Parts: sequence; structure tokens; C-alpha cells
Amino acid sequence: MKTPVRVAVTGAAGQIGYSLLFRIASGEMLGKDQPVILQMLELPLEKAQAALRGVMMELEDCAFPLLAGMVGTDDPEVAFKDADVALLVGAMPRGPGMERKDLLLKNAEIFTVQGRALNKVASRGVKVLVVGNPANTNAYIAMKSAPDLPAKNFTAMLRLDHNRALSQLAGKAGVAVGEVEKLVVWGNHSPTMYPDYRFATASGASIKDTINDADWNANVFIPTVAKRGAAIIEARGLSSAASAANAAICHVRDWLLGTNGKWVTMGIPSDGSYGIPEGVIFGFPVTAQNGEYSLVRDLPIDAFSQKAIDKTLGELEEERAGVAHLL
Ligand SMILES: NC(=O)C1=CN([C@@H]2O[C@H](COP(=O)(O)OP(=O)(O)OC[C@H]3O[C@@H](n4cnc5c(N)ncnc54)[C@H](O)[C@@H]3O)[C@@H](O)[C@H]2O)C=CC1
Ligand SMILES: O=C([O-])CC(=O)C(=O)O
Repeated sequence: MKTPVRVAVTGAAGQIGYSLLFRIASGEMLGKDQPVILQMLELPLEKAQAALRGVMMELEDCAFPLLAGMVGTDDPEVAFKDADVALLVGAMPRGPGMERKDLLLKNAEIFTVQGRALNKVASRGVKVLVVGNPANTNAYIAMKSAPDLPAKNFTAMLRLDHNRALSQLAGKAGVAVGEVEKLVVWGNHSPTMYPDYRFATASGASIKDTINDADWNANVFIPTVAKRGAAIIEARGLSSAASAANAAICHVRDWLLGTNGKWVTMGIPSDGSYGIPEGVIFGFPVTAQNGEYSLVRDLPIDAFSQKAIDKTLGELEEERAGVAHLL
């Protein structure tokens, strides 16, 4: 039996938490032979704590063989104690008519507090995924609040955008979604993100050449992916939850277990590549192996792409300036 991995999940009684915890406990994130201990954080409010107790009862009732332990708490230092993986989901979601950056000042403080708690008590190699919006800037806040932990281990979720783009592309090109490779979504998890299909292939053939429609790319594909979150809110009255939980599972699974050379999109602190200033948490193409991700380097950036990348970077710089006083 392997040593259990400690997985902290914040906002555990929320929508995404409810779609996420059961899949982690069943082995979908870390492998079917990997025991896990779930360390779940909720707000110190009776309603949130009662909901968390209910979720924990349900987890118990599943009798998951891989669930080696559970902690439910309102204290970040308990939730993050020795955590190997931390999924920072707990934050306010947006409603109709809002942009994700409207949540910035409402949610920012959560990530200073949680960054500091991770810095103090988490495993020194903890791998952090920020889901709570605006995810890139919240990941930046958490990273800056945890100076003793490796900055590269603070990541933001762009995988939902990546998966949305995969499905749109496969549908348009008439190929199976599992065949599509070499896709990337650059930048911020916001409507300025840039889903880039220039390198994408299906069974080795260029998807861009198959589709051969620049108008579709600019006026259908990119806006459909970029505004998909709002479309879900419009349709459901609530933001994406099952697909967001699925993306979180994909992100962490690929990071820890590897991608076998396939590209995925992760929001990671820039090392200065592609002209993105060091430290900005930006959606980049990566591969992963042995628990470490590596940036896909030296891709050609044409004028259209440069303009899109500059736009999403500009927005991230603005968000960063907006939270500078907290750091
Ligand atoms: N990056 C991405 O692709 C996506 C991000 N999101 C974001 O994820 C976040 C969570 O979404 P939902 O689960 O739908 O929201 P929700 O409102 O259903 O659940 C959030 C939970 O977090 C808890 N919470 C709030 N502050 C907390 C704190 N300081 N510590 C611990 N728990 C706390 C709340 O009590 C609530 O139970 C939102 O910010 C949403 O916008 C949602 C979808 C995709
Ligand atoms: O759009 C939202 O507010 C929730 C989210 O991040 C998404 O679905 O991509």
C-alpha cells in the first residue's frame, strides 16, 4: 500500500467541491492505487460547516477503499497541514452580468490568508491549483504570500478553457476529441484569453489546415471559448461546476502523473518566456513528467497571436496593480 497523499480542498461544501471530492476519493486524480487523505476547509459559519459535515457523511457512505482519512475544518492551518496538493476552490463565484475580475477585491484576501497558511504548514513541495476566480491573479496573490514555497508550484486553472477549446475544435474539424493535440490557451482565465489552434493536430494532420477558416477562428472559436463561462451562467443561473471539477482533476492528474508528451494548458508563473514578465501567472502550453511541468518553448508567435497575447497580458498587469497594496 502506498503512503496516502494529503489533498487539501477549500470551499469543500460548494458546487465545485461537491463534484470534485468524490472523484478524488475514488482515485481519478492521483491513480487507482493511491490512497488519499482529504483535508477540507469551509468558512467558519454554521451553515457552511453543517454542509461540510453532510459532504463528509456522504464521502463516508461511499466507502471508498482509497480514502484513508478525512479532516473537516474552518482553520486554513489545519486544512493545509502537511498538504501535498492544495486545491484552492473556495471563493465567491460570479453571477449574471459580472466579469471574473469584478470578484478580485472580494476574493483577494482569501488568497493572502491561505498563501500564508500554506507557507507555514504545508509540505514544502505542495502543489497548488487555484480555481477560485479571478484564478490567475488569486494564484499570484497566494504565491507572493508564500515566499518559502517554490513559486513554480503555484498554478491557476486554465484547463477548463483548454477542454472547452478541445471540444469546439474537434466538433468543427469532425474528429474525435481524444485525437486533438497541441492546443493551447494563452493568458488570463477571462474573456481576453487566447485559444490558439495554430499548432493543433488530429492524428498528426493540422487542424487549422483542415478547417481553413480564419473568420471562424476569430469570430466563432475564440469568442465561444472565451465566453463559455458566461454562457453557462446564463443557461444554469450558476457557474460551471462539474466541468470545473473535471478540469481540476485533469490539471492535477497530468501535473503529478505526466502527460506522455502531450501538451496541456496550465496557468504558471512566467519565467520571462514569450515576453511575459517573470512571475505573472499566465496560461502556457506545458508537458509534464515525474511531477514537474515544462514549458513548451520557442513556438512562433505571429502578429494576430501577439496582439491577443498583449491584450490578455495587459489585463493581468492591471489586475496585478489592483492587488499590489495587499502584498
Ligand atoms: N478557474 C476556473 O476555470 C473556474 C473557477 N470557478 C470559480 O471557483 C470558485 C468556486 O465556485 P463554486 O464552487 O461554484 O462556488 P460556491 O459558492 O458554490 O462554493 C464556494 C464555497 O467556498 C466557500 N468559501 C468561501 N470563502 C472561503 C474561504 N475563505 N475558505 C474556505 N471556503 C470558502 C463557500 O462557503 C462555498 O461553500 C468561484 O470563485 C468560481 O468563480 C468556477 C468555475 C471555473
Ligand atoms: O465563468 C465563471 O464565472 C466561472 C468560470 O470561471 C468558468 O466557467 O469558466
